[in-house]
Amino acid sequence: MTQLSASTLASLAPALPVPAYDRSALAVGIVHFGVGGFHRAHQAMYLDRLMSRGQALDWAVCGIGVLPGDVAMKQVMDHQDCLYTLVEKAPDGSRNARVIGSILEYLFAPDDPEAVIETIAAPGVRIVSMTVTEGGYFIDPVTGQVDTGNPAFNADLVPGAVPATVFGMVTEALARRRDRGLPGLTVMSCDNIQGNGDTARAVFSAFAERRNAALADWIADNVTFPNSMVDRITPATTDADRAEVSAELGIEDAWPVVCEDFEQWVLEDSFAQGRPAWEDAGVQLVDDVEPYELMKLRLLNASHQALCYPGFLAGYRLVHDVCQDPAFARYLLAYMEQEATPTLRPVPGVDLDVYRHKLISRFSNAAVRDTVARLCAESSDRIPKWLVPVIRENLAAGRSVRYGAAIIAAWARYAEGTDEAGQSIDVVDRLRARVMTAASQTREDPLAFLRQRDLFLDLADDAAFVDAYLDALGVLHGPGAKALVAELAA
Ligand SMILES: NC(=O)c1ccc[n+]([C@@H]2O[C@H](COP(=O)([O-])OP(=O)(O)OC[C@H]3O[C@@H](n4cnc5c(N)ncnc54)[C@H](O)[C@@H]3O)[C@@H](O)[C@H]2O)c1
Ligand SMILES: O=P(O)(O)OC[C@@H](O)[C@@H](O)[C@H](O)[C@H](O)CO
Repeated sequence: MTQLSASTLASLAPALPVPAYDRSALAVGIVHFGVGGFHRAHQAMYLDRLMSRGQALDWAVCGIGVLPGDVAMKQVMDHQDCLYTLVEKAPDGSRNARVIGSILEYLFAPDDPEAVIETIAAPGVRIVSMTVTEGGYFIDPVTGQVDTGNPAFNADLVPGAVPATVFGMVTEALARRRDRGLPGLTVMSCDNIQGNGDTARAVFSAFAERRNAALADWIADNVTFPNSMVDRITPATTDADRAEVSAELGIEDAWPVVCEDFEQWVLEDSFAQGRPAWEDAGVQLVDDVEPYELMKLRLLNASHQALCYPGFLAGYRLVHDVCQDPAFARYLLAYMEQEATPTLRPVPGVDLDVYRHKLISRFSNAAVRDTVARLCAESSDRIPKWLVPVIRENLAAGRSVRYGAAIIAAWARYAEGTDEAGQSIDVVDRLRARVMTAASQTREDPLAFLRQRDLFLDLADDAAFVDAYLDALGVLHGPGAKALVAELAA
Protein backbone atom coordinates (compact mmCIF):
# COMPACT_ATOMS: atom_id res chain seq x y z
CA MET A 1 0.00 0.00 0.00
CA THR A 2 1.40 3.40 -0.99
CA GLN A 3 0.61 6.58 0.91
CA LEU A 4 -0.50 9.26 -1.58
CA SER A 5 1.94 12.19 -1.50
CA ALA A 6 4.22 14.15 -3.82
CA SER A 7 7.12 11.82 -3.07
CA THR A 8 5.18 8.67 -4.04
CA LEU A 9 3.45 10.01 -7.17
CA ALA A 10 5.96 8.62 -9.65
CA SER A 11 5.63 5.14 -8.21
CA LEU A 12 1.85 5.11 -8.82
CA ALA A 13 2.12 5.65 -12.57
CA PRO A 14 1.39 4.21 -15.06
CA ALA A 15 -1.11 1.95 -13.27
CA LEU A 16 -2.85 5.08 -11.99
CA PRO A 17 -2.73 8.31 -14.04
CA VAL A 18 -1.02 11.02 -11.98
CA PRO A 19 -0.08 14.63 -12.80
CA ALA A 20 2.59 14.50 -15.48
CA TYR A 21 3.17 18.24 -15.14
CA ASP A 22 5.81 19.60 -12.79
CA ARG A 23 3.84 20.73 -9.73
CA SER A 24 6.85 22.59 -8.38
CA ALA A 25 6.57 24.91 -11.40
CA LEU A 26 2.90 25.76 -10.78
CA ALA A 27 1.90 29.17 -9.45
CA VAL A 28 -1.27 30.02 -7.56
CA GLY A 29 -3.72 32.08 -9.63
CA ILE A 30 -7.00 31.04 -7.98
CA VAL A 31 -8.02 31.15 -4.33
CA HIS A 32 -10.96 28.83 -3.68
CA PHE A 33 -13.25 28.94 -0.64
CA GLY A 34 -15.07 25.69 0.24
CA VAL A 35 -12.83 22.85 -0.89
CA GLY A 36 -15.42 20.10 -0.56
CA GLY A 37 -16.20 17.13 -2.74
CA PHE A 38 -17.71 19.19 -5.53
CA HIS A 39 -14.83 21.62 -6.08
CA ARG A 40 -12.43 18.70 -6.18
CA ALA A 41 -14.62 16.79 -8.69
CA HIS A 42 -15.31 19.80 -10.90
CA GLN A 43 -13.22 23.00 -11.07
CA ALA A 44 -10.01 21.40 -9.80
CA MET A 45 -10.54 18.53 -12.26
CA TYR A 46 -10.98 20.94 -15.22
CA LEU A 47 -7.78 22.73 -14.19
CA ASP A 48 -5.90 19.46 -13.83
CA ARG A 49 -7.05 18.57 -17.35
CA LEU A 50 -5.59 21.83 -18.67
CA MET A 51 -2.37 21.43 -16.70
CA SER A 52 -1.96 17.95 -18.15
CA ARG A 53 -1.90 19.63 -21.57
CA GLY A 54 0.73 22.12 -20.43
CA GLN A 55 -1.83 24.92 -19.97
CA ALA A 56 -2.99 26.98 -16.97
CA LEU A 57 0.24 26.37 -15.07
CA ASP A 58 -0.09 29.79 -13.41
CA TRP A 59 -3.69 29.11 -12.36
CA ALA A 60 -3.14 26.57 -9.57
CA VAL A 61 -5.51 26.68 -6.62
CA CYS A 62 -4.93 27.74 -3.05
CA GLY A 63 -7.86 26.22 -1.13
CA ILE A 64 -9.31 27.92 1.93
CA GLY A 65 -11.33 26.37 4.74
CA VAL A 66 -13.35 28.83 6.79
CA LEU A 67 -15.55 26.69 9.04
CA PRO A 68 -14.20 24.81 12.09
CA GLY A 69 -15.01 21.47 10.41
CA ASP A 70 -12.55 22.26 7.62
CA VAL A 71 -9.66 21.47 9.95
CA ALA A 72 -10.06 17.83 8.83
CA MET A 73 -9.47 18.83 5.20
CA LYS A 74 -6.44 20.89 6.26
CA GLN A 75 -4.88 17.85 7.92
CA VAL A 76 -5.48 15.62 4.91
CA MET A 77 -4.27 18.23 2.44
CA ASP A 78 -1.08 18.79 4.45
CA HIS A 79 -0.47 15.06 4.76
CA GLN A 80 -1.02 14.40 1.04
CA ASP A 81 0.57 17.52 -0.46
CA CYS A 82 -2.95 18.53 -1.59
CA LEU A 83 -3.15 15.47 -3.87
CA TYR A 84 -6.25 13.26 -4.02
CA THR A 85 -7.81 10.57 -6.16
CA LEU A 86 -10.83 11.36 -8.31
CA VAL A 87 -12.93 8.31 -9.21
CA GLU A 88 -15.56 8.88 -11.91
CA LYS A 89 -18.15 6.13 -12.11
CA ALA A 90 -20.37 5.37 -15.10
CA PRO A 91 -23.80 3.74 -14.91
CA ASP A 92 -22.43 0.57 -16.58
CA GLY A 93 -20.07 0.07 -13.63
CA SER A 94 -16.92 1.19 -15.43
CA ARG A 95 -14.70 3.68 -13.65
CA ASN A 96 -11.95 6.13 -14.41
CA ALA A 97 -9.54 7.08 -11.62
CA ARG A 98 -6.70 9.57 -11.56
CA VAL A 99 -4.75 11.70 -9.13
CA ILE A 100 -5.54 15.42 -9.33
CA GLY A 101 -2.69 17.87 -8.77
CA SER A 102 -4.16 21.32 -9.47
CA ILE A 103 -4.57 22.31 -5.81
CA LEU A 104 -1.20 23.51 -4.60
CA GLU A 105 -1.86 24.85 -1.10
CA TYR A 106 -4.56 24.77 1.53
CA LEU A 107 -5.05 27.34 4.30
CA PHE A 108 -7.31 26.93 7.31
CA ALA A 109 -8.56 30.47 7.83
CA PRO A 110 -9.30 30.31 11.59
CA ASP A 111 -5.60 29.51 12.19
CA ASP A 112 -4.31 32.46 10.19
CA PRO A 113 -6.83 34.82 8.56
CA GLU A 114 -4.00 37.25 7.78
CA ALA A 115 -2.32 34.62 5.56
CA VAL A 116 -5.59 34.16 3.67
CA ILE A 117 -5.99 37.90 3.13
CA GLU A 118 -2.40 38.33 1.96
CA THR A 119 -2.73 35.36 -0.40
CA ILE A 120 -5.75 36.98 -2.06
CA ALA A 121 -3.94 40.31 -2.18
CA ALA A 122 -0.95 38.77 -3.99
CA PRO A 123 -0.50 40.09 -7.55
CA GLY A 124 -0.60 36.60 -9.10
CA VAL A 125 -4.08 35.84 -7.77
CA ARG A 126 -6.66 36.81 -10.36
CA ILE A 127 -9.69 34.69 -9.45
CA VAL A 128 -11.40 34.02 -6.11
CA SER A 129 -13.83 31.16 -6.56
CA MET A 130 -16.29 29.68 -4.09
CA THR A 131 -18.48 26.66 -3.37
CA VAL A 132 -19.66 27.53 0.12
CA THR A 133 -23.19 26.09 -0.26
CA GLU A 134 -26.46 27.93 -0.85
CA GLY A 135 -26.54 28.91 2.83
CA GLY A 136 -23.13 30.59 2.68
CA TYR A 137 -24.23 33.87 1.07
CA PHE A 138 -26.11 35.93 3.71
CA ILE A 139 -29.11 35.97 1.38
CA ASP A 140 -32.71 35.65 2.46
CA PRO A 141 -33.66 32.48 0.56
CA VAL A 142 -37.08 33.64 -0.58
CA THR A 143 -36.76 37.38 -1.16
CA GLY A 144 -33.23 37.09 -2.54
CA GLN A 145 -32.27 40.22 -0.57
CA VAL A 146 -28.99 40.47 1.33
CA ASP A 147 -29.53 39.64 5.01
CA THR A 148 -27.61 42.58 6.44
CA GLY A 149 -28.84 41.76 9.93
CA ASN A 150 -26.82 38.53 10.04
CA PRO A 151 -24.50 38.56 13.10
CA ALA A 152 -21.50 37.07 11.25
CA PHE A 153 -21.89 39.63 8.45
CA ASN A 154 -21.96 42.45 11.00
CA ALA A 155 -19.15 41.06 13.14
CA ASP A 156 -16.82 41.38 10.14
CA LEU A 157 -17.85 45.04 9.76
CA VAL A 158 -16.79 46.08 13.25
CA PRO A 159 -13.79 48.44 12.81
CA GLY A 160 -10.57 46.60 13.64
CA ALA A 161 -12.24 43.16 13.64
CA VAL A 162 -10.26 40.25 12.22
CA PRO A 163 -12.49 39.02 9.40
CA ALA A 164 -13.87 35.50 9.78
CA THR A 165 -16.23 35.17 6.79
CA VAL A 166 -15.48 34.77 3.11
CA PHE A 167 -16.94 38.22 2.50
CA GLY A 168 -14.90 39.89 5.23
CA MET A 169 -11.62 38.32 4.17
CA VAL A 170 -12.02 38.92 0.44
CA THR A 171 -13.15 42.53 0.95
CA GLU A 172 -10.15 43.26 3.17
CA ALA A 173 -7.87 41.74 0.50
CA LEU A 174 -9.55 43.87 -2.18
CA ALA A 175 -8.97 46.98 -0.03
CA ARG A 176 -5.28 46.10 0.17
CA ARG A 177 -5.09 45.50 -3.58
CA ARG A 178 -6.62 48.91 -4.20
CA ASP A 179 -4.27 50.62 -1.72
CA ARG A 180 -1.25 48.93 -3.32
CA GLY A 181 -2.25 49.95 -6.83
CA LEU A 182 -2.93 46.36 -7.85
CA PRO A 183 -5.76 45.42 -10.23
CA GLY A 184 -9.03 43.88 -9.09
CA LEU A 185 -9.94 40.28 -9.77
CA THR A 186 -12.83 37.95 -10.59
CA VAL A 187 -15.11 36.48 -7.93
CA MET A 188 -16.49 33.27 -9.42
CA SER A 189 -19.30 31.60 -7.50
CA CYS A 190 -19.83 27.95 -8.40
CA ASP A 191 -22.72 27.31 -6.02
CA ASN A 192 -26.15 26.05 -7.05
CA ILE A 193 -27.81 29.44 -6.89
CA GLN A 194 -29.67 31.03 -9.75
CA GLY A 195 -27.61 34.05 -10.74
CA ASN A 196 -24.79 32.88 -8.49
CA GLY A 197 -22.47 35.62 -9.75
CA ASP A 198 -25.12 38.30 -9.34
CA THR A 199 -25.79 36.99 -5.85
CA ALA A 200 -22.12 37.14 -4.91
CA ARG A 201 -21.91 40.66 -6.35
CA ALA A 202 -24.93 41.75 -4.27
CA VAL A 203 -23.43 40.43 -1.03
CA PHE A 204 -19.95 41.84 -1.68
CA SER A 205 -21.45 45.21 -2.65
CA ALA A 206 -23.67 45.34 0.44
CA PHE A 207 -20.71 44.42 2.62
CA ALA A 208 -18.29 46.89 1.01
CA GLU A 209 -20.82 49.76 1.06
CA ARG A 210 -21.17 49.36 4.80
CA ARG A 211 -17.42 49.30 5.19
CA ASN A 212 -16.37 52.14 2.91
CA ALA A 213 -18.28 53.74 0.01
CA ALA A 214 -15.11 54.48 -2.01
CA LEU A 215 -14.04 50.84 -1.70
CA ALA A 216 -17.49 49.73 -2.88
CA ASP A 217 -17.09 51.96 -5.96
CA TRP A 218 -13.63 50.52 -6.64
CA ILE A 219 -15.02 46.98 -6.40
CA ALA A 220 -17.85 47.87 -8.78
CA ASP A 221 -15.26 49.06 -11.32
CA ASN A 222 -12.56 46.43 -10.82
CA VAL A 223 -14.18 43.13 -9.82
CA THR A 224 -16.32 40.93 -12.05
CA PHE A 225 -18.78 38.25 -10.93
CA PRO A 226 -19.54 35.77 -13.74
CA ASN A 227 -22.66 33.64 -13.42
CA SER A 228 -22.31 29.93 -13.99
CA MET A 229 -24.18 26.67 -14.19
CA VAL A 230 -22.21 23.83 -12.63
CA ASP A 231 -23.13 20.16 -12.73
CA ARG A 232 -21.64 16.92 -11.52
CA ILE A 233 -23.30 14.70 -8.93
CA THR A 234 -20.74 14.31 -6.16
CA PRO A 235 -21.80 12.51 -2.99
CA ALA A 236 -19.91 12.92 0.27
CA THR A 237 -16.92 10.57 0.52
CA THR A 238 -17.57 7.45 2.61
CA ASP A 239 -15.30 4.98 4.40
CA ALA A 240 -16.37 2.46 1.77
CA ASP A 241 -14.95 4.79 -0.91
CA ARG A 242 -11.65 5.02 0.99
CA ALA A 243 -11.53 1.23 1.34
CA GLU A 244 -12.31 0.75 -2.35
CA VAL A 245 -9.56 3.15 -3.44
CA SER A 246 -7.15 1.39 -1.18
CA ALA A 247 -8.17 -2.15 -2.29
CA GLU A 248 -8.45 -1.44 -6.01
CA LEU A 249 -5.76 1.18 -6.57
CA GLY A 250 -3.33 0.20 -3.82
CA ILE A 251 -3.06 3.69 -2.34
CA GLU A 252 -3.81 5.22 1.01
CA ASP A 253 -5.88 8.30 0.30
CA ALA A 254 -7.66 9.74 3.33
CA TRP A 255 -10.08 11.79 1.23
CA PRO A 256 -10.68 10.59 -2.34
CA VAL A 257 -13.66 11.93 -4.30
CA VAL A 258 -16.16 9.65 -6.04
CA CYS A 259 -18.56 11.18 -8.55
CA GLU A 260 -20.58 10.41 -11.64
CA ASP A 261 -18.95 10.38 -15.08
CA PHE A 262 -21.15 13.29 -16.29
CA GLU A 263 -19.74 16.83 -16.10
CA GLN A 264 -21.02 20.21 -17.25
CA TRP A 265 -19.98 23.81 -16.66
CA VAL A 266 -21.57 26.73 -18.46
CA LEU A 267 -19.84 29.99 -17.64
CA GLU A 268 -20.27 33.66 -18.43
CA ASP A 269 -17.08 35.01 -19.99
CA SER A 270 -16.62 37.96 -17.68
CA PHE A 271 -13.17 37.86 -16.08
CA ALA A 272 -11.48 41.01 -14.79
CA GLN A 273 -7.89 39.72 -15.00
CA GLY A 274 -7.92 36.86 -17.49
CA ARG A 275 -8.79 33.21 -16.96
CA PRO A 276 -7.56 29.73 -17.79
CA ALA A 277 -8.56 28.57 -21.28
CA TRP A 278 -11.53 26.77 -19.75
CA GLU A 279 -13.00 26.12 -23.20
CA ASP A 280 -10.06 23.82 -24.00
CA ALA A 281 -11.13 21.63 -21.07
CA GLY A 282 -14.77 21.37 -22.18
CA VAL A 283 -16.35 24.35 -20.40
CA GLN A 284 -19.06 26.20 -22.36
CA LEU A 285 -18.41 29.97 -22.34
CA VAL A 286 -21.62 31.85 -23.11
CA ASP A 287 -23.02 35.40 -22.92
CA ASP A 288 -26.16 34.43 -21.02
CA VAL A 289 -26.07 31.58 -18.52
CA GLU A 290 -29.58 32.04 -17.19
CA PRO A 291 -31.39 29.54 -19.46
CA TYR A 292 -28.87 26.85 -18.48
CA GLU A 293 -29.09 27.71 -14.79
CA LEU A 294 -32.87 27.56 -14.79
CA MET A 295 -32.82 24.25 -16.64
CA LYS A 296 -30.38 22.71 -14.22
CA LEU A 297 -31.76 24.06 -10.95
CA ARG A 298 -35.42 23.45 -11.82
CA LEU A 299 -35.01 20.08 -13.53
CA LEU A 300 -32.08 18.49 -11.71
CA ASN A 301 -31.92 20.09 -8.26
CA ALA A 302 -35.67 20.49 -7.80
CA SER A 303 -36.13 16.87 -8.94
CA HIS A 304 -33.66 15.86 -6.27
CA GLN A 305 -36.03 17.55 -3.82
CA ALA A 306 -38.99 15.83 -5.47
CA LEU A 307 -37.46 12.40 -4.99
CA CYS A 308 -35.74 12.68 -1.64
CA TYR A 309 -38.60 13.27 0.83
CA PRO A 310 -41.09 10.68 -0.48
CA GLY A 311 -38.16 8.36 -1.21
CA PHE A 312 -36.83 8.58 2.34
CA LEU A 313 -40.29 8.22 3.90
CA ALA A 314 -40.87 5.11 1.77
CA GLY A 315 -37.68 3.55 3.13
CA TYR A 316 -35.20 4.22 0.32
CA ARG A 317 -31.73 5.34 1.38
CA LEU A 318 -29.87 5.41 -1.96
CA VAL A 319 -30.89 7.68 -4.83
CA HIS A 320 -30.55 5.02 -7.53
CA ASP A 321 -32.96 2.74 -5.66
CA VAL A 322 -35.57 5.50 -5.70
CA CYS A 323 -35.11 6.15 -9.41
CA GLN A 324 -35.08 2.51 -10.37
CA ASP A 325 -38.63 2.33 -8.94
CA PRO A 326 -40.67 2.90 -12.13
CA ALA A 327 -43.41 4.86 -10.34
CA PHE A 328 -40.85 7.30 -8.92
CA ALA A 329 -39.22 7.71 -12.36
CA ARG A 330 -42.61 8.46 -13.97
CA TYR A 331 -43.48 10.90 -11.15
CA LEU A 332 -40.19 12.77 -11.62
CA LEU A 333 -40.61 12.98 -15.37
CA ALA A 334 -44.17 14.24 -14.90
CA TYR A 335 -43.00 16.97 -12.48
CA MET A 336 -40.28 18.00 -14.92
CA GLU A 337 -42.54 17.99 -17.98
CA GLN A 338 -45.70 19.47 -16.52
CA GLU A 339 -44.45 22.00 -13.96
CA ALA A 340 -40.72 22.73 -14.31
CA THR A 341 -40.32 22.86 -18.09
CA PRO A 342 -43.09 25.45 -18.71
CA THR A 343 -41.09 27.89 -16.55
CA LEU A 344 -37.87 27.54 -18.58
CA ARG A 345 -36.54 29.68 -21.39
CA PRO A 346 -35.33 28.01 -24.59
CA VAL A 347 -31.91 26.56 -23.90
CA PRO A 348 -29.52 26.91 -26.86
CA GLY A 349 -28.39 23.54 -28.16
CA VAL A 350 -30.32 21.48 -25.62
CA ASP A 351 -33.19 19.09 -26.33
CA LEU A 352 -35.07 19.26 -23.03
CA ASP A 353 -36.73 15.90 -23.51
CA VAL A 354 -33.32 14.25 -23.90
CA TYR A 355 -32.06 16.25 -20.89
CA ARG A 356 -34.96 15.07 -18.69
CA HIS A 357 -34.48 11.42 -19.58
CA LYS A 358 -30.74 11.72 -19.12
CA LEU A 359 -31.40 13.00 -15.59
CA ILE A 360 -33.37 9.87 -14.75
CA SER A 361 -30.51 7.74 -16.03
CA ARG A 362 -27.95 9.81 -14.06
CA PHE A 363 -30.04 9.52 -10.88
CA SER A 364 -30.26 5.76 -11.50
CA ASN A 365 -26.46 5.36 -11.57
CA ALA A 366 -25.95 2.64 -8.97
CA ALA A 367 -22.17 2.98 -8.98
CA VAL A 368 -22.24 6.50 -7.50
CA ARG A 369 -24.23 5.48 -4.42
CA ASP A 370 -25.55 9.00 -3.82
CA THR A 371 -27.57 9.08 -0.61
CA VAL A 372 -31.14 10.27 -0.21
CA ALA A 373 -30.08 11.86 3.10
CA ARG A 374 -27.61 14.16 1.30
CA LEU A 375 -30.45 15.52 -0.83
CA CYS A 376 -32.75 15.89 2.21
CA ALA A 377 -30.28 18.15 4.04
CA GLU A 378 -30.62 21.93 4.30
CA SER A 379 -34.08 21.94 2.70
CA SER A 380 -34.65 25.49 3.96
CA ASP A 381 -31.85 26.67 1.69
CA ARG A 382 -32.96 24.60 -1.29
CA ILE A 383 -36.78 24.51 -1.59
CA PRO A 384 -37.18 28.33 -1.49
CA LYS A 385 -34.49 28.79 -4.16
CA TRP A 386 -35.28 25.96 -6.53
CA LEU A 387 -38.96 25.09 -6.14
CA VAL A 388 -40.92 28.04 -4.73
CA PRO A 389 -40.14 30.21 -7.80
CA VAL A 390 -41.44 27.42 -10.07
CA ILE A 391 -44.67 27.17 -8.06
CA ARG A 392 -45.21 30.94 -8.03
CA GLU A 393 -44.63 31.23 -11.76
CA ASN A 394 -47.10 28.42 -12.42
CA LEU A 395 -49.70 29.95 -10.12
CA ALA A 396 -49.32 33.33 -11.83
CA ALA A 397 -49.80 31.66 -15.22
CA GLY A 398 -52.78 29.61 -14.02
CA ARG A 399 -50.92 26.32 -14.53
CA SER A 400 -50.91 23.18 -12.36
CA VAL A 401 -49.01 23.19 -9.08
CA ARG A 402 -49.94 19.65 -8.13
CA TYR A 403 -46.37 18.36 -8.12
CA GLY A 404 -44.84 21.39 -6.42
CA ALA A 405 -47.48 21.18 -3.69
CA ALA A 406 -46.79 17.47 -3.21
CA ILE A 407 -43.05 18.09 -2.86
CA ILE A 408 -43.59 20.68 -0.13
CA ALA A 409 -46.11 18.41 1.62
CA ALA A 410 -43.54 15.59 1.50
CA TRP A 411 -40.95 17.88 3.08
CA ALA A 412 -43.46 18.73 5.82
CA ARG A 413 -44.15 15.04 6.45
CA TYR A 414 -40.39 14.28 6.43
CA ALA A 415 -39.74 17.10 8.92
CA GLU A 416 -42.12 15.40 11.36
CA GLY A 417 -38.99 13.38 12.08
CA THR A 418 -40.06 9.74 11.62
CA ASP A 419 -40.30 7.69 8.45
CA GLU A 420 -43.18 5.39 7.58
CA ALA A 421 -41.50 2.46 9.34
CA GLY A 422 -41.42 4.53 12.54
CA GLN A 423 -37.66 5.10 12.36
CA SER A 424 -36.51 8.49 13.54
CA ILE A 425 -35.10 10.86 10.92
CA ASP A 426 -32.05 13.03 11.54
CA VAL A 427 -33.36 16.28 10.04
CA VAL A 428 -30.30 18.30 9.00
CA ASP A 429 -31.35 21.91 8.50
CA ARG A 430 -30.17 25.26 9.79
CA LEU A 431 -33.83 25.85 10.76
CA ARG A 432 -34.24 22.32 12.17
CA ALA A 433 -36.02 23.20 15.42
CA ARG A 434 -38.49 25.54 13.81
CA VAL A 435 -39.35 23.42 10.74
CA MET A 436 -39.76 20.33 12.93
CA THR A 437 -42.07 22.18 15.31
CA ALA A 438 -44.18 23.47 12.42
CA ALA A 439 -44.26 19.99 10.85
CA SER A 440 -45.34 18.38 14.12
CA GLN A 441 -48.41 20.64 14.16
CA THR A 442 -49.68 19.68 10.70
CA ARG A 443 -51.87 16.79 11.88
CA GLU A 444 -54.05 19.20 13.91
CA ASP A 445 -53.33 22.33 11.90
CA PRO A 446 -52.58 21.23 8.31
CA LEU A 447 -51.37 24.64 7.15
CA ALA A 448 -48.94 25.14 10.05
CA PHE A 449 -45.90 24.20 7.97
CA LEU A 450 -46.95 26.32 5.01
CA ARG A 451 -47.40 29.41 7.15
CA GLN A 452 -43.58 29.74 7.47
CA ARG A 453 -43.69 32.80 5.27
CA ASP A 454 -39.94 33.32 5.24
CA LEU A 455 -39.76 30.03 3.31
CA PHE A 456 -42.97 30.01 1.28
CA LEU A 457 -44.04 33.68 1.06
CA ASP A 458 -47.81 33.76 0.47
CA LEU A 459 -48.40 30.20 -0.75
CA ALA A 460 -50.62 29.56 2.31
CA ASP A 461 -53.01 32.22 0.98
CA ASP A 462 -53.40 30.75 -2.49
CA ALA A 463 -56.51 28.59 -2.73
CA ALA A 464 -55.30 26.52 -5.70
CA PHE A 465 -52.01 25.78 -4.01
CA VAL A 466 -53.58 25.05 -0.64
CA ASP A 467 -56.04 22.56 -2.20
CA ALA A 468 -53.22 20.64 -3.89
CA TYR A 469 -51.07 20.78 -0.75
CA LEU A 470 -53.82 19.48 1.53
CA ASP A 471 -54.63 16.66 -0.90
CA ALA A 472 -51.00 15.56 -0.91
CA LEU A 473 -50.60 15.90 2.86
CA GLY A 474 -53.76 13.83 3.36
CA VAL A 475 -52.32 11.00 1.26
CA LEU A 476 -48.99 11.21 3.11
CA HIS A 477 -50.77 11.04 6.46
CA GLY A 478 -52.93 8.17 5.16
CA PRO A 479 -51.71 5.53 2.71
CA GLY A 480 -48.25 7.16 2.54
CA ALA A 481 -45.50 8.30 0.21
CA LYS A 482 -45.62 5.44 -2.29
CA ALA A 483 -49.37 5.97 -2.73
CA LEU A 484 -48.79 9.68 -3.36
CA VAL A 485 -46.07 8.95 -5.89
CA ALA A 486 -48.25 6.34 -7.62
CA GLU A 487 -51.08 8.88 -7.86
CA LEU A 488 -48.76 11.51 -9.33
CA ALA A 489 -47.10 9.03 -11.68
CA ALA A 490 -50.40 7.96 -13.23
N1 LIG B 1 -22.07 17.88 -4.47
C1 LIG B 1 -22.63 18.13 -5.64
O1 LIG B 1 -23.15 17.22 -6.31
C2 LIG B 1 -22.65 19.54 -6.19
C3 LIG B 1 -22.89 19.71 -7.56
C4 LIG B 1 -22.99 21.00 -8.07
C5 LIG B 1 -22.79 22.09 -7.26
N2 LIG B 1 -22.52 21.89 -5.94
C6 LIG B 1 -22.35 23.12 -5.12
O2 LIG B 1 -21.24 22.99 -4.27
C7 LIG B 1 -21.61 23.23 -2.93
C8 LIG B 1 -20.74 22.41 -2.02
O3 LIG B 1 -20.98 21.05 -2.27
P1 LIG B 1 -19.96 19.94 -1.78
O4 LIG B 1 -20.52 18.65 -2.24
O5 LIG B 1 -18.59 20.29 -2.12
O6 LIG B 1 -20.17 20.05 -0.21
P2 LIG B 1 -19.12 19.74 0.95
O7 LIG B 1 -19.92 19.61 2.19
O8 LIG B 1 -18.21 18.64 0.55
O9 LIG B 1 -18.23 21.07 1.05
C9 LIG B 1 -18.79 22.30 1.34
C10 LIG B 1 -17.67 23.27 1.72
O10 LIG B 1 -18.26 24.56 1.90
C11 LIG B 1 -17.82 25.08 3.14
N3 LIG B 1 -18.84 26.00 3.67
C12 LIG B 1 -20.13 25.72 3.99
N4 LIG B 1 -20.73 26.83 4.47
C13 LIG B 1 -19.79 27.81 4.46
C14 LIG B 1 -19.79 29.17 4.85
N5 LIG B 1 -20.87 29.75 5.36
N6 LIG B 1 -18.65 29.88 4.69
C15 LIG B 1 -17.54 29.30 4.19
N7 LIG B 1 -17.46 28.01 3.81
C16 LIG B 1 -18.58 27.28 3.95
C17 LIG B 1 -17.62 23.88 4.02
O11 LIG B 1 -16.82 24.21 5.12
C18 LIG B 1 -16.97 22.93 3.03
O12 LIG B 1 -15.60 23.20 2.91
C19 LIG B 1 -23.10 22.86 -2.89
O13 LIG B 1 -23.79 23.45 -1.84
C20 LIG B 1 -23.56 23.35 -4.24
O14 LIG B 1 -23.88 24.71 -4.18
C21 LIG B 1 -22.45 20.65 -5.39
O1 LIG C 1 -25.32 20.38 -3.21
P1 LIG C 1 -26.58 21.18 -3.11
O2 LIG C 1 -26.90 21.64 -1.76
O3 LIG C 1 -26.59 22.34 -4.04
O4 LIG C 1 -27.77 20.26 -3.61
C1 LIG C 1 -27.88 18.88 -3.51
C2 LIG C 1 -27.91 18.22 -4.87
O5 LIG C 1 -29.12 18.50 -5.55
C3 LIG C 1 -26.75 18.72 -5.70
O6 LIG C 1 -25.55 18.57 -5.00
C4 LIG C 1 -26.64 17.96 -7.03
O7 LIG C 1 -26.13 16.68 -6.80
C5 LIG C 1 -25.73 18.72 -7.96
O8 LIG C 1 -26.21 20.02 -8.15
C6 LIG C 1 -25.53 18.03 -9.29
O9 LIG C 1 -24.76 18.85 -10.10
